[in-house]
Amino acid sequence: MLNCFCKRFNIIVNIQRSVHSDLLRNFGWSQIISARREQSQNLSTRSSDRSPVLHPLKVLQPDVAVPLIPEGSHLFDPSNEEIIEAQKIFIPMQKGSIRFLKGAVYTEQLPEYDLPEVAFIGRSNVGKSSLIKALFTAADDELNIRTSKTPGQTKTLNFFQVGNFFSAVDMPGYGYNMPAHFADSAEQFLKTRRKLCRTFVLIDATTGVTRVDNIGLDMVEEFGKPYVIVMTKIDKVVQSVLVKNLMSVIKHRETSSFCFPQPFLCSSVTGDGLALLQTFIAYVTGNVQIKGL
Ligand SMILES: Nc1nc2c(ncn2[C@@H]2O[C@H](COP(=O)(O)OP(=O)(O)OP(=O)(O)O)[C@@H](O)[C@H]2O)c(=O)[nH]1
Repeated sequence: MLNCFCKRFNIIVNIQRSVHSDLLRNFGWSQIISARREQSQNLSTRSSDRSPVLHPLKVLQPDVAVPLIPEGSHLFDPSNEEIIEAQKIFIPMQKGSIRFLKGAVYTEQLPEYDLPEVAFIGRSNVGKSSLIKALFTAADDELNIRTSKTPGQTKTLNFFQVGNFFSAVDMPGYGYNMPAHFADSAEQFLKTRRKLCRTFVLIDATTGVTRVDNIGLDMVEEFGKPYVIVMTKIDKVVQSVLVKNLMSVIKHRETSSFCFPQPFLCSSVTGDGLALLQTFIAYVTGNVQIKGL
C-alpha cells in the first residue's frame, strides 16, 4: 500500500519536476505568462496538465466578500522579471551548492554560519518536507528529502544550505507522534537563532487552523518572531472548503501581533503558489529586490 502510494507520489513529483525544471531552464517566460493568465481561472477548475497557478490568493479574492489581506496592506505581487530572478536562487549553480547540512536537536548541535535563515514549522503531516522538496525540486537528487504518509517522521531540525544565499530549516512536526524533545528544541531554536529572518507556519488547507496548530502559532507569537502562514495541500480541497479554512487563518491573523498579513497558498503536488513563495523567501532573505517594497 505504502509502496504503491510512494510510486504514485514519485510519478506526480517527477511530472512536476520536469515541468518545473523546464520552467527554470528557459527562465520561465512562457510558463509564467500562462500562469499569470491562469490567475483569472477559478481554482476549482483544475486539470492535471495545466501550468501552476502563480498567485492562488489573487484568484480567490473576487469570490470572497472580505478582503483577504487587510485594507492598507500591500499585496506581495512581484513582477515576472522579479520571479525569474528569485527562482535562479533555487537552482544549484554547481553540484552540492544546495545541500543538506545536518540534522540537529539541541543548541550546541546547531550549525553556525553567517547566512539568513528561514524555518518551516507545522503539525505532523502538514506537508513541511514536501514543501521544501517542491521548492528545491531542481536540487532534489542532492537533497534526497523524505516525505511520508505517516505523521511525525521528521525527528530532527534539518538544515539545508542554499548556496551563499540563505539556509532553510525543516522542523519536526508537533502534535501526533512528535519527538519528546520538541518543546525544548523548538523553543531553543526560536530563541537563539540570530539570523532567523522568517518562520513559515504551515497550516493544512484541508483542515484550517486546528487546536494543534495553535502550539506553533502560540510559540512564534510568544517569542515575538515575525512569521508567515502557508496553507499547504490546496490541491486537495474544493474552493468552498479552501475559502472556509482560509477564514480560520484570517481570523487568527486579526488577533496576532507578528503574523504577515498575507497568507501564502501552495500545493507541493501541482506547484500552485510555489513560485510566489520562492520569490517571497528570496525577498525576506535579502536576495532579490521587489519594486515598491
Ligand atoms: N495532495 C497533497 N499531498 C501533500 C502535499 N504536501 C504533502 N502532502 C502529503 O502529505 C503527507 C505528509 O507530507 P510530509 O511532507 O511528509 O509532511 P511533514 O509535515 O514533513 O510530516 P512530519 O514528518 O510528520 O512532520 C505525505 O503523504 C505527502 O505526500 C500537497 O501539497 N498536496
